[in-house]
Amino acid sequence: MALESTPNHTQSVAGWAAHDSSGKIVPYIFKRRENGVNDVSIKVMYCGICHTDLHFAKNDWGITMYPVVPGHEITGVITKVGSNVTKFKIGDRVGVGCLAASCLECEFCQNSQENYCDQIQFTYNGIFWDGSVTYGGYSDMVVADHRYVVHVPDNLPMDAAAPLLCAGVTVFTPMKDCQLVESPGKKVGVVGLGGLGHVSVKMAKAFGHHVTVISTSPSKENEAKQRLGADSFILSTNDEQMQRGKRTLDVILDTVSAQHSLGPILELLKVNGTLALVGAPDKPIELPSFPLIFGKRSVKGSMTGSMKETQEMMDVCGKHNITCDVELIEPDQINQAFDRLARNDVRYRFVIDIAGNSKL
Ligand SMILES: NC(=O)c1ccc[n+]([C@@H]2O[C@H](COP(=O)([O-])OP(=O)(O)OC[C@H]3O[C@@H](n4cnc5c(N)ncnc54)[C@H](O)[C@@H]3O)[C@@H](O)[C@H]2O)c1
Ligand SMILES: [Zn+2]
Ligand SMILES: [Zn+2]
Repeated sequence: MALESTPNHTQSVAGWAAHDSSGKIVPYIFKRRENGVNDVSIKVMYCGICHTDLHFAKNDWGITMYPVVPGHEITGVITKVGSNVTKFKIGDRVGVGCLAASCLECEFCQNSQENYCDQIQFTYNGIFWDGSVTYGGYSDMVVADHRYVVHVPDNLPMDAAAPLLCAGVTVFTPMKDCQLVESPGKKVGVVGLGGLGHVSVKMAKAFGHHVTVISTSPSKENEAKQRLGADSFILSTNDEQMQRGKRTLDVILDTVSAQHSLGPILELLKVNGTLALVGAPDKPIELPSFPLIFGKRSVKGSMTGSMKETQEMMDVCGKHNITCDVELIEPDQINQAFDRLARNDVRYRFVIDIAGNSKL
């Protein structure tokens, strides 16, 4: 169903969209639904640029519906609440992540695992309950069902908290699954030191683990240790370092956005260790059998987090003062930011200053 068939979409909103697989972002005026009984309206303050936005803008996964307004790392302030909404009031500092709607009835929806509902719809490039295409946070305001909105703790700055809404929760949930949130003292590896990777390091350190960054860039060693607090660094292109690192890690979080082989990385896990794959390369990754079999190792995927986990993650970040290292940009710099993200030139997350607060 197209937007034209949804008559209550009468609000004109200014945003930024890609119209084809060049991925070029241009200003775009579009319509959003009026605030419904279950909705909140949010004035967007900041929106992080996730690598997924780039995958969608360029149609890397072949599923983009153009025009696409990306953005699922949104922080802002509530401006309207529907009559069924009790959890939020006007003026609240809130966040919206990847999820916009789910069936509410399946076993996953009923058990606060709605991110695994097979009818899950995302904040952009999804189809909302009313049949309309969803548009993300590269826009002045969003209308969101209150069940897919979280509170931002008061002590977290809205710009540096924005990437927690996707990058943060995406690495928090596999950490929780691997019992890293409540029991300290494990050896944790992080592959790929970008947006997801840098917040993995910060969280794993805050939760009391020994953290090893595994990267192809020698220049990231100092940053990983001095800026982010990592304990150890393995240059994955150095055979001797990879050899020395064999069977040392309990859990590895793989956040790499491009095709790569898991074989050498799996060798770094202890027997029975787990590699949690969160990076989403468009081409299949290489998974050789021997490092799996000889070490009784597991590889598991993880897709963002439920809303309950997202709120829990925000609260944990509030408690430990975990925020992201961000580079603030203006909306007219999104294309340069995309180019730099594609070249892995970001420390560690671009965040768009949608409301122009940095200029005040
Ligand atoms: N599972 C989920 O729910 C989920 C959620 C968010 C993002 N993602 C995906 O996670 C990936 C990472 O996202 P991000 O926003 O952190 O991206 P990013 O660009 O900030 O970070 C990616 C990192 O991978 C590294 N890298 C790139 N190519 C590499 C290679 N060939 N070998 C080793 N390292 C390489 C880069 O240097 C960078 O440090 C993307 O594919 C994104 O779509 C998945
Ligand atoms: Zn994301
Ligand atoms: Zn469901």
